[in-house]
Amino acid sequence: MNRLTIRVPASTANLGPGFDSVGMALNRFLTLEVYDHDEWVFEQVSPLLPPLPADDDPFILKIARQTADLYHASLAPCRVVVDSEIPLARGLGSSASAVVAGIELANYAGNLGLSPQEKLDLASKIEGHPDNVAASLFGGLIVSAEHGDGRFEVVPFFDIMADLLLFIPDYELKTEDARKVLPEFYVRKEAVKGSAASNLFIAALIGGQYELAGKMMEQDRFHEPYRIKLIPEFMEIRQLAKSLGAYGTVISGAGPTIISLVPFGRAEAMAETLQAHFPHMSVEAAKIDHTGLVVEKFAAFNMLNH
Ligand SMILES: Nc1ncnc2c1ncn2[C@@H]1O[C@H](COP(=O)(O)OP(=O)(O)OP(=O)(O)O)[C@@H](O)[C@H]1O
Ligand SMILES: N[C@@H](CCO)C(=O)O
Repeated sequence: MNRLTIRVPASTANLGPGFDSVGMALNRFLTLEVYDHDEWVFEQVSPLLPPLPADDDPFILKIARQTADLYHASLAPCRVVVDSEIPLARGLGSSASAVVAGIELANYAGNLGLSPQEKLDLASKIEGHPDNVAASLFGGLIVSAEHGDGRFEVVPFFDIMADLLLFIPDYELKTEDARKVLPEFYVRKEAVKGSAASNLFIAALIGGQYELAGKMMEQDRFHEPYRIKLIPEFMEIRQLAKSLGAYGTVISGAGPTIISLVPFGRAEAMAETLQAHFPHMSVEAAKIDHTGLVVEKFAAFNMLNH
């Protein structure tokens, strides 16, 4: 019996002004153990996962079938055991990780031989934007854009010497709802400020100028000014984190998690101090994941040959 492990990291998107374009992979994981089987069976071992639907395919299998259909392939049935460290609808890329996992499941069960570019294009199309899926696929800090013809380009960076702090509220905020509060159009002056902040943020981050990167992170014009009202703790957390040495604090993805970029090696101590101030949230140290999607294949072990 073959066995496959698919491990997909969580991600934070936007990082302030990089709306729908900048992402970063985090060291929290969605993991699928896949076994060849005579019918489709899904089992879940994490309380963070949504309940399996009683009379419908699980979300990950739907994505796998959708992917196989695009290639006119059929899927060999598998038993899939799903584990997750990624809380749902918190701005930590849970849906993107599930989409990436579903595409990879199709790649295996349908023997599709997908290239990284194909996985990126498929996943970005399903998610509606490339920021989270690019981070989940390739790891690191990643900047992405669409060409206009359904193809996406990405550039990853792997040498950011900073850590992260997550403030995870006990309530959910669906991306769909958090996008409804955004304007359809932006005033040119504001859009220019927003893209200048984004450009300088990325340049400072890859140049190791973390203080400047932190300042620019907090200059978003595209989503944060409109979403702050959905996350009442936001301004207090930003101020308190800054007073303890955080470079910058922003909404993670569509929220409600708040994320701080902090000096390398300082996140654990800061999390401990800040947890006491925000008992209704989980304040956690996190690291950038540098690996992205990992697929490990274990060949059948034949006792007779050993
Ligand atoms: N492993 C999973 N299995 C099934 N469904 C999932 C899984 N992960 C996410 N989902 C679905 O995705 C929804 C959350 O997606 P949503 O885009 O609202 O938030 P998010 O991806 O966690 O955050 P963000 O996009 O802001 O980073 C869940 O409520 C659930 O319906
Ligand atoms: N860029 C997306 C990330 C969440 O999916 C947003 O902010 O809505």
